[in-house]
Amino acid sequence: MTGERRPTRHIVVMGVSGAGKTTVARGVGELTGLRFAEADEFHPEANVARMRAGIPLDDADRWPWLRDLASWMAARHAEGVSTVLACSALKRSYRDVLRQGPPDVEFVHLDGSAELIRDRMTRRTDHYMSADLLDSQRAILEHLDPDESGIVLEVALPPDELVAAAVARLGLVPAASHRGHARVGSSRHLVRRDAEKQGP
Ligand SMILES: Nc1ncnc2c1ncn2[C@@H]1O[C@H](COP(=O)(O)OP(=O)(O)OP(=O)(O)O)[C@@H](O)[C@H]1O
Ligand SMILES: O=C(O)[C@H](O)[C@@H](O)[C@H](O)[C@H](O)CO
Repeated sequence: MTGERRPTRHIVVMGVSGAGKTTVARGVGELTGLRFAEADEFHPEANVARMRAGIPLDDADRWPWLRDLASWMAARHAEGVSTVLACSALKRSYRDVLRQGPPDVEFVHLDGSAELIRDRMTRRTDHYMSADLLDSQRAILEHLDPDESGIVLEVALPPDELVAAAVARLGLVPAASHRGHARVGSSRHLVRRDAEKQGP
């Protein structure tokens, strides 16, 4: 085999529970054609049972889950498929595990007011994560370090603006069917930390 692998992009939309990771990651997938995955769906039953019971996961609960997610991204990379994953990725050490998957992982941190996020979680009725777990997630959250590839977006923005901002700031390419329709979020809401990447 002499052929080179196609370059791929691997985006992780991170943040505390209720920050809007699923909403934004799914939207980025729809706009760009990147393969979307929901990290919640990779949890073993025991983890889901803990969260349903209102018990925060600990590191030991999360390591195998994070390794599975890294493997999923690595497998897609091997197929030449770019991905967008909704995953809390709350600590630097968790993100380090995700970075062990494909060659590059870029993060979109949805960050903002605890009150706003709590309010959204309280209104959400179709999810096992209760708003009570938000404090435990905020307590361990570690923001992106300067050497980590990624951007921070403000959760108060509407979903379509967050999706458009993520796509624009990461330099992703909207799928052909969406070109000309993507709205680009205002740069005053954005912190760009890694400008050199190009989408496949
Ligand atoms: N930018 C937004 N503006 C208004 N409502 C939003 C926004 N983003 C998400 N929501 C709503 O807030 C709730 C939480 O969003 P979502 O499920 O995407 O968050 P999450 O980070 O994936 O949560 P979890 O980690 O618990 O799965 C949902 O009801 C969703 O419809
Ligand atoms: O790190 C964690 O504690 C878990 O990932 C949770 O955050 C959930 O998976 C998710 O955010 C809830 O939907």
